[in-house]
Amino acid sequence: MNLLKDTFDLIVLGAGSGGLAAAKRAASHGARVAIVEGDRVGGTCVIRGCVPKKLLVYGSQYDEYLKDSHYFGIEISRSSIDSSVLLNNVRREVDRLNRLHVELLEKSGVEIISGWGSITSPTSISVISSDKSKKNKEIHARNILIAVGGRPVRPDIPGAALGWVSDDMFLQKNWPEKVVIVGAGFIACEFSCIMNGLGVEVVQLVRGNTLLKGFDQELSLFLEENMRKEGIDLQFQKTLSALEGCQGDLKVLLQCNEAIDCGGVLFATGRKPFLDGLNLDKIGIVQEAERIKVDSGNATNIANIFAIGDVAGHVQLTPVAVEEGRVLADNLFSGTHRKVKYNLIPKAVFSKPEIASIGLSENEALDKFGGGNVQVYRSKFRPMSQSLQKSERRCLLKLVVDVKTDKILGCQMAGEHSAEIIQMASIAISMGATKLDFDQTMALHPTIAEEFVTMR
Ligand SMILES: Cc1cc2nc3c(=O)[nH]c(=O)nc-3n(C[C@H](O)[C@H](O)[C@H](O)COP(=O)(O)OP(=O)(O)OC[C@H]3O[C@@H](n4cnc5c(N)ncnc54)[C@H](O)[C@@H]3O)c2cc1C
Ligand SMILES: NC(=O)c1ccc[n+]([C@@H]2O[C@H](COP(=O)([O-])OP(=O)(O)OC[C@H]3O[C@@H](n4cnc5c(N)ncnc54)[C@H](O)[C@@H]3O)[C@@H](O)[C@H]2O)c1
Repeated sequence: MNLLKDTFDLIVLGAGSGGLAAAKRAASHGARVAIVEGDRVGGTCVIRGCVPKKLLVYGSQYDEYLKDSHYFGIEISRSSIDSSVLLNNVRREVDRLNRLHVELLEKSGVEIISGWGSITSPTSISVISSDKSKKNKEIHARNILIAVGGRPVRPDIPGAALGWVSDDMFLQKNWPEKVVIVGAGFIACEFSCIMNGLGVEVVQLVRGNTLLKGFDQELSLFLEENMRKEGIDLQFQKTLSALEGCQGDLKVLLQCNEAIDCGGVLFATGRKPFLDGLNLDKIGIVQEAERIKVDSGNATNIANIFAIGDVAGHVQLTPVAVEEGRVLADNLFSGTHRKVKYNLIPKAVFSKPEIASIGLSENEALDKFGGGNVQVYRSKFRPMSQSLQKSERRCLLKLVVDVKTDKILGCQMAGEHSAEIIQMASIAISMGATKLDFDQTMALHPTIAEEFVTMR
């Protein structure tokens, strides 16, 4: 065993969204920082999440543009899709970003230690090298930050190992002609639309009655309707009982005694914190519902051990992990007393159509304030980009307003660029904008977003 001793101001476990942000911010304040990563620097978002997913979303939109191009005077004789090219290009971009994040850490003066970390005392970490040598290294710090993220979960059914989880989607050489996607959340809806756009036949199996629980119900129904129009075979109240066969030739068995043949199955059935090997029980770090329990300053029950991001929070989004990391580093090393603001977190699903929201949905506002106290403004129309081809595609915009104060409680949108538009609306809403503020804003014409300032 190679035992090396060193004392850092901060050791970060996990070089994903939260860990990278915390490590770089702490180093910028002059702290001596090490970051321990067992896999590739970049974490879920960069390597197997937001970034490669969004690139696939872009790729999945081209075929539709090409099919519509003759309305705009462009004749293309034939378009064919080879997803292996897209997948290779996406992997190349992920490699570039991985190298970039390593360089950024080095430039910030953060020491990168490759391997899987395990907490051996409140001030020490044992790192088992992830290469073949499996060497062990002991490092020491005044503060430890756990930012190890989560992993996808498969349902507990016979043959579950035959299915993919989202990580596997980015590793495929190509996709089969037909896939079954299980789940109704972010990943299920995004991948159903990606695959559908890339010409794969998609069956999406949902055990409940609705898509995207937690989103505005009208938006989720709008998405459901549009996904069906795009040709996705959405089936509600369908629960899997087993998977049989082999990769490329699978049989999905359902509890209702039906069976579906397909080439691949994606389990988009949620994620859970990755606590394996951290040694939390021995150290006495308290957990709650499989997450690390933290206070409002992201401290665990052990004063100098902190946790951020997916391993601790209930909101699994990159900007939340990043903000938690930066706030923590500022508070530890530059004497601030900042708090993360969780009340207004914008969310988007990069489905087709894209949907995005900030603040309260119509149903949440009605539950909270009661019927007479909430006014909902909505606009549903065919965007100009779809007019020459007379497409059936529509967009839907909603403003949820508090009648007493005129404050905008929520803003929702489905349709092209909705994530970009809601990001900008978030600034106004975070500043406490009223419906009158929106009404008194000069419109920018012709745009989709101008509807938000002209709704009556
Ligand atoms: C398919 C997919 C798409 C997504 N799309 C979006 C999106 O569009 N927008 C958005 O905001 N969010 C998205 N997310 C969620 C987002 O990726 C996560 O919320 C975010 O990455 C969480 O950051 P984190 O720092 O908590 O953990 P992670 O980014 O998961 O990083 C944790 C890191 O810790 C490492 N690690 C684990 N255990 C150890 C150990 N013992 N020692 C050393 N290292 C360890 C892991 O290898 C990993 O690199 C998506 C997620 C998925 C799966
Ligand atoms: N655009 C984005 O911001 C984005 C994209 C992808 C992921 N994410 C983040 O990653 C997290 C994880 O995504 P996700 O889609 O895996 O989780 P999710 O929690 O959004 O959805 C999980 C889905 O699986 C279903 N499910 C769970 N167990 C099941 C079972 N045994 N059988 C059938 N269905 C089952 C649930 O009912 C739910 O519909 C999200 O909560 C989100 O925070 C964000």
